[in-house]
Amino acid sequence: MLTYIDFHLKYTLTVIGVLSLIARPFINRSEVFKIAFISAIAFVYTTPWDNYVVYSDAWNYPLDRVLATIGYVPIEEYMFFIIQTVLTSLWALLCVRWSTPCLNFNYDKRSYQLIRWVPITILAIVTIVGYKLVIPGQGTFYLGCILCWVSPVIIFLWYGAGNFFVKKIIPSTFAIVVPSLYLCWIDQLALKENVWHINEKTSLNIFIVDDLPIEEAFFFFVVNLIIVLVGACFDKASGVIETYTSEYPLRFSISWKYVCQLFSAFATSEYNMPHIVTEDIKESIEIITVASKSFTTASFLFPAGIRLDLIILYSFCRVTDDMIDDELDVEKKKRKFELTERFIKELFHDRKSDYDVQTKPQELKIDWTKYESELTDREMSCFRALSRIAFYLPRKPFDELLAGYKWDIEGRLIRNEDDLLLYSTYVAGSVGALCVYVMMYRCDNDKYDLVENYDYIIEKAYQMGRALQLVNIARDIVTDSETLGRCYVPTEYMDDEEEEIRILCHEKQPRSLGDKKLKKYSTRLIHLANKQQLESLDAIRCLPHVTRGSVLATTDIYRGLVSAILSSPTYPARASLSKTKKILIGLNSLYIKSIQYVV
Ligand SMILES: CC(C)=CCC/C(C)=C/CC/C(C)=C/CC/C(C)=C/[C@@H]1[C@@H](COP(=O)(O)OP(=O)(O)O)[C@]1(C)CC/C=C(\C)CC/C=C(\C)CCC=C(C)C
Repeated sequence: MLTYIDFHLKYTLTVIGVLSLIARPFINRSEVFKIAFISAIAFVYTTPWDNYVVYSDAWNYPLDRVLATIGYVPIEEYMFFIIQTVLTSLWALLCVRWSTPCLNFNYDKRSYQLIRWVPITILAIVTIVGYKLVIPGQGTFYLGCILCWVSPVIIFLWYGAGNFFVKKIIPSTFAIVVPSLYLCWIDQLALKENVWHINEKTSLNIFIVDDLPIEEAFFFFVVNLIIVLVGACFDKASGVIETYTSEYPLRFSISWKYVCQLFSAFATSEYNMPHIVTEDIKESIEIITVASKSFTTASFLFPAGIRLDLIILYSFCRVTDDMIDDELDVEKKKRKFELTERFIKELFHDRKSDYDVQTKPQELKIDWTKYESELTDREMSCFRALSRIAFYLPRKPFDELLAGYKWDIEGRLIRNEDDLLLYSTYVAGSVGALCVYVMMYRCDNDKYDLVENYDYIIEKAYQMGRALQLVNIARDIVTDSETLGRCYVPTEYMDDEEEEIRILCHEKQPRSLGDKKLKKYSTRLIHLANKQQLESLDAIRCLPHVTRGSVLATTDIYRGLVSAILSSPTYPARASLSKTKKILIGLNSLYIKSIQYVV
């Protein structure tokens, strides 16, 4: 005999267990808050309704199938309110987390109002019809109860997040339909086993499949719609806050002030916000998508707020690096470099020390006209996007990045490993440090306040950055020479320094060094990279929980290049990994390797 508690143990709690394991790397404090909040509201809102429906005899439970009853409802049914919320929320998280929230904003006022008000008007009518159908003892009773119970909630949620939901209609539909079908299936099993019984007198007696009344299927569908919609409300509100940091300056915390900010962001119509902010972000996303498959793949593993700022940072680094590498006109290159230097000076003019940061966004007084005349639209987008998040970033790593670019402009040679490590500190260690600031600021944990004593983590982030840069150099010996006439292999590694520099930097014929030599250099560089990486790995446990697996996966995906270089019999022109391999490495790091840093 199947009891109600057996039903939960067998069919609902096990699924929640499996979904929790799959969603574990993506669950941060705001996700926990979101699920707890929806569960609490679901419990409070459903309790009187469910009691009324059971009291009206629309359904009932044989006494031998339940543990105990509170009011008219068994305790397992109260559990169900929370269980369905958690189950669908976890599934929805896995379906909808993959897009950057601001890409789902609708800035067109006309379509926004249509999408908002047409469904709201229909739902208002449905609410009235629902009330009319609630006649105890009649066949329409159960359906009427559902309609007038769910419609007002959907109206409220749709007002704030209907447009956001529509933009994500495919993953949202998937998030609703799959758990609804599953719940229908297990409901049918429970009905067959007589764990509960639907009263034929108060039901339409239309059956979707054997034993499953249409109201039951409709109930699961609309409740799941509400759960996914509440999730969309949270995601839209957090997305507005993370996109428009200066208008919404508070970071996540479980406080009344933050909840008010969340509500205000929920009620905001995106078309009232400056569109250019999202346009700049779109440009940044396009830059990273084209420039680096590894970082694009890795970016999806981070929570939306961190992902967004890492992408902004990446695209700023990418366009400034390209200004130095791709600009053929030397004068123009120098002018652009000076302009970047000036931008960094302006951005950080009020910082008291190298790593001084601000905790609240400040109004910037940047005269953009002088940049507009020299920079392309794309570069301008990246500069503007960075300027919006620069308040919580320190100045020093940007100075170092510039020092690295200067090194390239001057064509300075790398003489020995000290030079190589210094250069890597400039162009990549600095990036590692900045990534840590992004993760700390956006990690939604007030514990990680931005103070200056992150010495250990920052030092290790520099080291991790250096490790990746060394891999990058080991991979690009041929392309750096052929396309840029540059060599980052320390000259002390070379048998005939002058001759090899001539081949690499002037003749740009790296292949004439021969595979053996190219492989020898790349292997030495990889050894150095391994040492740097091994020493930095342990600091991952000092990062915010939700970023540990993602950082490990990011660095492992990039370091996947090492095996691609080493396993090739000849020196590959530009070693790369297939998408499948990147995904497999990412999943392994995220779920398995990261366990040591999580516990
Ligand atoms: C997930 C994500 C979106 C991360 C973005 C990270 C980021 C901001 C990278 C900036 C990259 C960039 C263009 C820098 C300019 C200088 C340069 C070229 C550096 C080399 C990067 C390679 O980029 P590229 O576009 O060439 O990539 P492809 O090879 O074409 O795929 C570098 C190798 C530097 C990369 C360094 C980092 C990402 C830092 C890593 C360190 C951490 C994440 C900190 C870890 C913390 C601890 C405590 C260990």
